[in-house]
Amino acid sequence: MRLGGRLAGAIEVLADIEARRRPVADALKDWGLSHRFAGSGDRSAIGNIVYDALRMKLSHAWLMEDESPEALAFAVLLRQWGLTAEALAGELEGDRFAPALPQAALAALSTRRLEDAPAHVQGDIPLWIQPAFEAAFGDAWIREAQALAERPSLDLRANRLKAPRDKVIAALEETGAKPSAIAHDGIRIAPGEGASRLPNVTAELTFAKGWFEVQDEGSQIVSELVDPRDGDQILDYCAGGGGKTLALSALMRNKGQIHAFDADRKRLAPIIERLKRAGTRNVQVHDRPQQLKALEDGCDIVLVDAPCTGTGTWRRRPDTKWRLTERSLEERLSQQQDALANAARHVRPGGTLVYITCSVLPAENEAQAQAFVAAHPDFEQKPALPVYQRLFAGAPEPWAGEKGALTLTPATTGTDGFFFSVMTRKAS
Ligand SMILES: C[S@@+](CC[C@H](N)C(=O)[O-])C[C@H]1O[C@@H](n2cnc3c(N)ncnc32)[C@H](O)[C@@H]1O
Repeated sequence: MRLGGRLAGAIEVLADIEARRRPVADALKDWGLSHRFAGSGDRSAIGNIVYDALRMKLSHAWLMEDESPEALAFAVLLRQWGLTAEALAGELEGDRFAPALPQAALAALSTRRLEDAPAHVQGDIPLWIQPAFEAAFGDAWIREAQALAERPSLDLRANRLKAPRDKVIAALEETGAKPSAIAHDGIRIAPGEGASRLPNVTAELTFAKGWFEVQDEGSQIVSELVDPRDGDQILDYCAGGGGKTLALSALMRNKGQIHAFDADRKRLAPIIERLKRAGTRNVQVHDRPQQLKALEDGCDIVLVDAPCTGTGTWRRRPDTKWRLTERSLEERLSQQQDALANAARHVRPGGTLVYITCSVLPAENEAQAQAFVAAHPDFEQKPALPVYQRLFAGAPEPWAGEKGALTLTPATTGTDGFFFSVMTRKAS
């Protein structure tokens, strides 16, 4: 397929996402099924155009004065892939599958300037969420929002139970894998440009052997910030598929005990296979709240990696940025309060409650932590920055709030957005 056919494919997928408000991964999969002649390079190029378009949908539409899928797809090539209008016209000439050049939109793009656009358009975020970004990041909010519209790297975590980071990097040499900047076991594969494809690392034999996991560096950093000691008893109360459970198990070198629980059994199920592959021996998995009874008032650390809007992961899931509603935010807020209140019962006196989200919205972050300590006077917030500075001396620093909670972002730590806060239970 030449560029024209790929562009046409991306336009079809973008139209499908718009018309049926469906997740991007589903729309791309369906397109692939109904276009079996397209090779894997074509599919990934089309995927890149679609994801890039969704990341910067508002600013593309504003600059092109056109929000059609055609305008968005062309804007990707011109604004994100570095093609000039002339080079693009040359590439498409004589390609019978190429869509027509949107002449009016191209003319608009050549005269309009992003600095003249409304602020939320410059930041490529929904207007209703702008006040939350301003509250979170002050004058830096547009830069923070723009960084959430960039392509993310592919991050891996070397599993120190099986292989040290150097050994994993050597095994993945062809992928261009490098040590990541902050997390101690982190490995980074740069995002690549244009139509370039990220390697399918989960097809590697070394992955099957458990040498590494795919995990954003931000998720690795917050796992390290939990700062477990070898013999600790930890409850991972929202364990999901086990990303943080696995990281903690490796940090604890298979010592102590981690109890992994999730209210949703389906989400928890993949953890069994992952634990086996990773060689963990210090994790017990629970899928019924009754199974946690014996842990009440008994855990050194309880982790609440709470359900959230996922605004910190917009680079990877840009379609969710446009689907997020005030109502779904409200739902998440109430789930977070429930999870925190239920989880807290398992913290021993003198123990620690850790609250994490992959969101950057203050309502889900600082406000929840503060509301929790206000309602639970036996808990108090503890600054997390000193731990960060001890663990990652000299590394780029995240945002640190008044009460000492941390917010990692693509613009500060080069990771997904994550919120991390620690509350200690007073010793009785
Ligand atoms: C952000 S995800 C967890 C991701 C996981 N910790 C990881 O690192 O891969 C949040 C999880 O919280 C679970 N959850 C939501 N409400 C809960 C509750 N009240 N109690 C326990 N788990 C809950 C959801 O099922 C979901 O799997």
